[in-house]
Amino acid sequence: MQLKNDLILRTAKGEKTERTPVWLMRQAGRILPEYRKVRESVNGFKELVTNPTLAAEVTIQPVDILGVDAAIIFSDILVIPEAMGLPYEMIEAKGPLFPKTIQSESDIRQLRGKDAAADELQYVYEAIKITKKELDWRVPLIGFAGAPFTIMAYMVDGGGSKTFSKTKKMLYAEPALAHALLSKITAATIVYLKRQIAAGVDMLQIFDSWAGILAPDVYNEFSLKYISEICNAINEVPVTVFAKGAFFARKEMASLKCNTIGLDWNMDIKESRTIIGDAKTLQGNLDPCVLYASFDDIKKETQKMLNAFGPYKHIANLGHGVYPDTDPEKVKYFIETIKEYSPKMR
Ligand SMILES: Cc1c2[nH]c(c1CCC(=O)O)Cc1[nH]c(c(CCC(=O)O)c1C)Cc1[nH]c(c(CCC(=O)O)c1C)Cc1[nH]c(c(C)c1CCC(=O)O)C2
Repeated sequence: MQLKNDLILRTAKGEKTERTPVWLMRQAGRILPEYRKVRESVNGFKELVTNPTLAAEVTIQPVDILGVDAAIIFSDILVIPEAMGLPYEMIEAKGPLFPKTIQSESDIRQLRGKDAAADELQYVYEAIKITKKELDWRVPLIGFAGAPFTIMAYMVDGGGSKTFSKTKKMLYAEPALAHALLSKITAATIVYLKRQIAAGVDMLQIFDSWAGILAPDVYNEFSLKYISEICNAINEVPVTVFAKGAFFARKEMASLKCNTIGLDWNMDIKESRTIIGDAKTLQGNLDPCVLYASFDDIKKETQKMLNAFGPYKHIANLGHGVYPDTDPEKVKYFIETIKEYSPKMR
């Protein structure tokens, strides 16, 4: 069987396509009333994540309702630390919390190794299989993981933070400990992503959500090095690297063995193309807050973005996840604008 709509895969591989493909980071969940209905039928976020049938259902909702060109598997980057032995809680209206954190070498030693950790995530592979079946070759399915540094930040600080000062302290005060933890996360992530591929995902995205808190040389040593290891290990499907706030690392990111680099809205599009060069596909980068504007302004800003990227080697998206209180009609208008306008740019 062949995918009916493989625009995003062809674009990731650098091929010239008939229009620009589009999807939204955090499209599964958050904005749709249809998601909230399923969410309210279970006892909390984690129950939804670990229920393959329901996870598949909310994965497919944005394809049916919004008309995006790809699905992204409903899961979370935090399933990896949990599989390694640090369970998380998702506190309503607050976010993730890790009751147990990593502070010492013995904490790291006690974490599960790569294969045992990946074995814990059968519910993700099962959700991928069900999703693939139910998508019935309509659009590709994106798998994902957090970048090792972003995962480390949650494992050491124990939850969201403005500064992640415990994590940064470890980088500066105990670099060997930080590298030991990052190596262990990286090894587990590679096995996890390979199993996602075996279960059926068509492409992968690495989310480095906290890249922006590091100085450039520190970023290279503690984050990019491990992202690079992941990229080098994955040959089966196209890979996207999205490092939020890492404008300073765009030049180095151009040397990653990945197909696509995600831009956030702080990164000037033309400048990014100049820095990164022509080899990579770029993804992004409308400010999610533009979707609070009027329909007319959404159209104007979306067309401006498309013009700046140009017709090829661009996967349209927001510059970070869609905000929870965004009107789904505005999201649909963003998507329709791309579908209507981008063919005319060819
Ligand atoms: C940092 C990060 C996390 N999770 C993720 C990241 C990286 C992307 C980014 O930077 O936004 C990635 C993620 N989380 C979720 C997905 C599903 C697929 C998608 O729609 O993109 C993906 C790709 C579901 C989720 N993950 C979470 C929800 C909301 C939970 C709910 O329904 O109550 C969803 C749908 C919870 C979550 N998970 C996380 C936080 C901080 C929170 C709480 C706040 C929030 O909503 O973002 C950690």
